[in-house]
Amino acid sequence: MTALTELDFSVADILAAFPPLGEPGLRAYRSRCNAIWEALQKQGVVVLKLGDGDVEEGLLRGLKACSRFFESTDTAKISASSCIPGEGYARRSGKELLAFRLGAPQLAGPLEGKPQLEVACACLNRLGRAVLRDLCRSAALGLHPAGLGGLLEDEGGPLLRGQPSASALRASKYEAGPSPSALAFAPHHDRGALTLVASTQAQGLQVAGPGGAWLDVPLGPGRVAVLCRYSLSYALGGLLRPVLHRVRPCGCGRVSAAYELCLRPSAVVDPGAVTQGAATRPDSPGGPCT
Ligand SMILES: O=C(O)CCC(=O)C(=O)O
Ligand SMILES: [Fe+2]
Repeated sequence: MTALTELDFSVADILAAFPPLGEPGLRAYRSRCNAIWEALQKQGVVVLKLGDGDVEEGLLRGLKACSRFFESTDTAKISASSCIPGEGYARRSGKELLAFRLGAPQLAGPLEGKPQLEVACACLNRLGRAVLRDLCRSAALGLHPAGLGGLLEDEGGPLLRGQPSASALRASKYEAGPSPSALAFAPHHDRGALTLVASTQAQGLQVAGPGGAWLDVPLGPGRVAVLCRYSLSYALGGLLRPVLHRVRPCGCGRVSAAYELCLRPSAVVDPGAVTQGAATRPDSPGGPCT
């Protein structure tokens, strides 16, 4: 049985620490950057074990706010629907959804738990940016972190300027019961750059392993799964691939929060320029010798 890579992870840029890191700290950081690259390249997913108490707490509160929202009355939920398709509250076959975007115009009614959802967005956004930064610093890519980070929107834009964020938090509550609708759990790839998934339930999310077998992604408190999506794959000229994933029915009314970290809509993505160094180094995974 293939084991998925699980890594201790904290969002701070330790290269910016003062006093500077010594050699052992640098070695550990290099190997973390390389491990993220390898996991995303081989498995399309890496599981982060959070080292930041504030991020863990923010996520837990966000997940609780999602659960409370799904347990609220139909009237409250319907008032959180939106006239824009894919936004706000919606029911789908076998699941309920709540899409939340920082800076987006108000939904039809007030959304209870909005402050907690904003914090969860901020936590997952920070995590996603930190993963892209470390990915750039992996030996395989050797890119300036702005190579990928510069394709994202200004982190402060949505709240400062009241612009809807390109990235969105999608909370899901899957139907419990003996024969839930298969459609709710169907295999799919995601668009955007990265998906960051948190759930208080350990089981449920699965990715297609290299041989096609479904592998369980261990979640639960203090863990976030990071999945590669289409636009990251495109920006890296296919050096990474989006991962096929699905949710396994667990009969427990699972609640998850998936944050879609997206490139800013006006980003000019030039895969050749982004990957030039990596693709032409003889020892690199996309290089001429492989
Ligand atoms: O609920 C999950 O664990 C994953 C959700 C997902 O794949 C998605 O929202 O794209
Ligand atoms: Fe997904």
